[in-house]
Amino acid sequence: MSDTALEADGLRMSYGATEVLREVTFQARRGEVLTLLGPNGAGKTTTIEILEGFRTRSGGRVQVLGADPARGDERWRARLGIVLQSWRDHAKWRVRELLAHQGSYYERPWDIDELMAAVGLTEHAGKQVRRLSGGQRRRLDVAIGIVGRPELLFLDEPTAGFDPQARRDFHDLVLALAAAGDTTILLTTHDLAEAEKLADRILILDGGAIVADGTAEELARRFVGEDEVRWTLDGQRHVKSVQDGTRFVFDLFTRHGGAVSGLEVRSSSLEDTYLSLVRRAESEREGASR
Ligand SMILES: Nc1ncnc2c1ncn2[C@@H]1O[C@H](COP(=O)(O)OP(=O)(O)OP(=O)(O)O)[C@@H](O)[C@H]1O
Repeated sequence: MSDTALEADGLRMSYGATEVLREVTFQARRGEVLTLLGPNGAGKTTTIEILEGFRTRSGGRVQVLGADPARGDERWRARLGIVLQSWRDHAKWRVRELLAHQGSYYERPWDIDELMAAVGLTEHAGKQVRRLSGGQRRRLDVAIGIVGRPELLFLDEPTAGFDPQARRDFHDLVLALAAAGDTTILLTTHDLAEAEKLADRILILDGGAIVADGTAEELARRFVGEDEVRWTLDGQRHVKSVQDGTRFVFDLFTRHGGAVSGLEVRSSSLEDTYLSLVRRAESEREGASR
């Protein structure tokens, strides 16, 4: 079995004359958790829908669990977990019935009670889907996505609308799936803390291409790479961006000793990295179109 769960190579997609994806290239190894970040309209959902086989690409090569998704059959599809936006068509079904029914399509479904406990729906087992709150509905979407114990799970903004507890529970669930070994997960989010917490690797999609690919620390080091140091000396507040915060602070104290107060050192966060990358991509586009 190949170690690569999915691969996109020069993936392109246009809607009519509008080119949305122009050069999307990345891979996921089996068991990896990847987070796809990018501004609104960057093409994250489009990318995921192409990988799921729901959308036909305009060009490039794509392999998902060894097959081209444009030609994936039922057996291939059964190995994927897909979290769709919402199961509105099933409004009259009760939670437990719907999950048992969805599970019956698979060879080795989760035990339904265990699954409901894992997504925090046990107390709503007998409720009709239409009576669930938005967040409970979303938990159900996630449960339906994983009921068949997929090898590869696609989650498009899975925690949008979750309360903090549901979000934390969901993170625990993803981390448990990842720790159990061979589920590969690709998720999109606008929550950078979530991306940092869950992802083995972060991909940033912007201007139709992957502009960054690595762990949160790697991205911070590669693209921002500076620490911000703030301190007070002789009643005056100072702020400086430096390559190596520890070294700078050492020198500061060597020179001024106890006269330094109010020291703060901040290494660049994923948010700094993300914003700096997106701004850079934007200014390159502006430069190119001038
Ligand atoms: N069916 C469609 N027909 C035409 N244009 C589309 C279609 N679906 C998406 N688009 C356009 O393609 C671009 C990418 O959309 P997509 O939904 O993939 O972005 P996204 O990164 O998921 O955005 P968001 O973060 O807002 O969910 C957008 O400009 C969108 O307007």
